[in-house]
Amino acid sequence: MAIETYNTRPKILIPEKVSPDGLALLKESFEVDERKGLSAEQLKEIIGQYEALIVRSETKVTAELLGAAKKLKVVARAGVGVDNVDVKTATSLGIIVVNSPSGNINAAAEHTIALLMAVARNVADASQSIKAGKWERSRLTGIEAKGKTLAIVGLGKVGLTVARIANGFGMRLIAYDPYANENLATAASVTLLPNLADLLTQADFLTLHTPLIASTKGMISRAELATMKPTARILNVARGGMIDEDALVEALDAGTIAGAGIDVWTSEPPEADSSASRLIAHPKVVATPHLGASTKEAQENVSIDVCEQVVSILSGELPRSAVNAPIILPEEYRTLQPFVTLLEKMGSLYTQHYSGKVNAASFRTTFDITYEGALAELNTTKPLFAALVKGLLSPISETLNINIVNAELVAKERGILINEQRSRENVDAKPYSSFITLRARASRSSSQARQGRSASPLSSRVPQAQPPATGQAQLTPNTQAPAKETSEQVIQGFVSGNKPFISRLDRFSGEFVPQGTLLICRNFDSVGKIGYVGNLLGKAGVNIKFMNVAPLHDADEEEGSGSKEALMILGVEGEVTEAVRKGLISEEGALEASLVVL
Ligand SMILES: NC(=O)C1=CN([C@@H]2O[C@H](COP(=O)(O)OP(=O)(O)OC[C@H]3O[C@@H](n4cnc5c(N)ncnc54)[C@H](O)[C@@H]3O)[C@@H](O)[C@H]2O)C=CC1
Ligand SMILES: O=C(O)C(=O)COP(=O)(O)O
Repeated sequence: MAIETYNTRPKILIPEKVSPDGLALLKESFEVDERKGLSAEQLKEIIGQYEALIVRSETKVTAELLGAAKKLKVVARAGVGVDNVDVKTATSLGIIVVNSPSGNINAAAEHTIALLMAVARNVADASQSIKAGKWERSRLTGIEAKGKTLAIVGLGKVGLTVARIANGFGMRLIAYDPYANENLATAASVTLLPNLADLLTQADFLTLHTPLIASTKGMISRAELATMKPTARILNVARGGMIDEDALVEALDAGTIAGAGIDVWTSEPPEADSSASRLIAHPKVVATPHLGASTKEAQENVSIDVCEQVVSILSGELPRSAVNAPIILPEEYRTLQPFVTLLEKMGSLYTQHYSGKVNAASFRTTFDITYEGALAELNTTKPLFAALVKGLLSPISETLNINIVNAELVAKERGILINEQRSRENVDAKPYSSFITLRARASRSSSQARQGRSASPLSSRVPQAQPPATGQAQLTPNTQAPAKETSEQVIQGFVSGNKPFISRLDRFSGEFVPQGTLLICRNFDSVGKIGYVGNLLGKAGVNIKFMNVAPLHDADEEEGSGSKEALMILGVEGEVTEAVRKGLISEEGALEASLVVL
């Protein structure tokens, strides 16, 4: 009999040539599919199976592709430029985009220098000429780099590396980069100029090292070329699209620009009869097919860099160089992790426990999170914020992929307002060093207050959301909190030994671990209640794994009313049907009973 096997390891798609050094890190825990030569259509058809996608510059990671990538958690760019990735769409879908910001700097800089020298000394032309059996020494006379002015646009990592090498050639270095670090420029003997126009008129060699963004697209066009010396040579190892290719062909033909060394093109590979192909064919141009990062060393670097980040992300940790997420030091993340779990549980507990109790259709819920103790000293609370949003929404939606990348956006879309505050008071008085308190305030709109409707605690913008598979019922109307224009729920928790605990739920204080299936019963603190609940659950075949009793937080509350209330928190195993839950609510049993799965 044939046995069908299912591979449950997360799948990673690599549609381009990525160095095996990094891939080796993936193969232990993940299924790695290297599939080159896929069309955009084929890619879209299969992307739904993958949790990670690793690309270089050839794969166009479009909104359409991302829309079909239902499981995708990360797009890893094995290189620097992410202009082939629709980062905005990835962000809105909660997909992390990572790159390797420094793995190929040296390769790109050395390739720029290779083109500079090739253009200066007619290397490509001379090579073709001699291979054709010619001996053209005077036609191929070049110029020297020494003493010439190298004008750099974009003095970032690659631009600075080019400057340092060119400094060794004895070139004069000038740069235009409105955001450059002046100290680094001075240390590399580069003079920063305040505008592009001044730079262009002085350039013997012009080299571009900016990203392709709105401000750099077409930045060297007809007007700019016209201001340059006719002896000037232009280099581009950054991105096609920054130079107007038609304008450059015209300037080379007219002799108003002497030559060019180009590695990157407006469309790659260039189409026949395109402006890029005319430039490639031009005798004054040294052309390479986007080879800036193509060295063995750079490819090893970028591959290892992004594969390590893919492992981190698929293991639930944070990457070190995400393009669309805040960067958090790994040590800091380790400190935060148990609190991330705690806040997620608090959010989920809120949504499930108060489901049906708090109105939402036109309630606007504001959550105040207070971090006390060591947590108040944190540099960033972004992962905690994201954990709360995730916890609040996960019980009502299975498809929302919430993480630090999109949490703020999702919260905003859902009308969830979250205020974070830090409190350094009372730390010594508390037995644990860090506490988190969540206060939820829901204010009823005046029209609803009149109608007295009730719905889910989350925003009015989730009308179709399914209620959680849990329930909450009241014994009689007069056991409920009196109807108020505003109401507040409080959940407090802490972490001990890396384990999250809830220490307060509304008016009740008592410690319990927010894990598994919990039955939370509010009852009068009197004889027989526990027995009643235990007996009923036993009859229904529900096993009680643990039980905690949480008395009133404020001992003075309800004094004089005769009977105080308490919460019973039961960790249960076995199915608690709606009938069983409702059965717990009786005069001998509980006033309320809710079932939450954490
Ligand atoms: N051909 C290839 O294979 C490779 C190409 N690259 C490309 O090289 C470019 C530079 O890479 P890095 O130096 O690593 O980036 P980087 O981010 O370190 O440097 C870019 C610099 O451009 C400057 N800049 C931004 N807008 C500007 C503007 N409007 N005018 C002037 N300067 C501006 C920034 O201030 C920054 O200093 C990127 O586009 C990257 O994709 C990088 C590696 C290999
Ligand atoms: O890193 C970059 O920005 C590059 O342009 C390198 O592209 P590649 O990975 O060689 O397709």
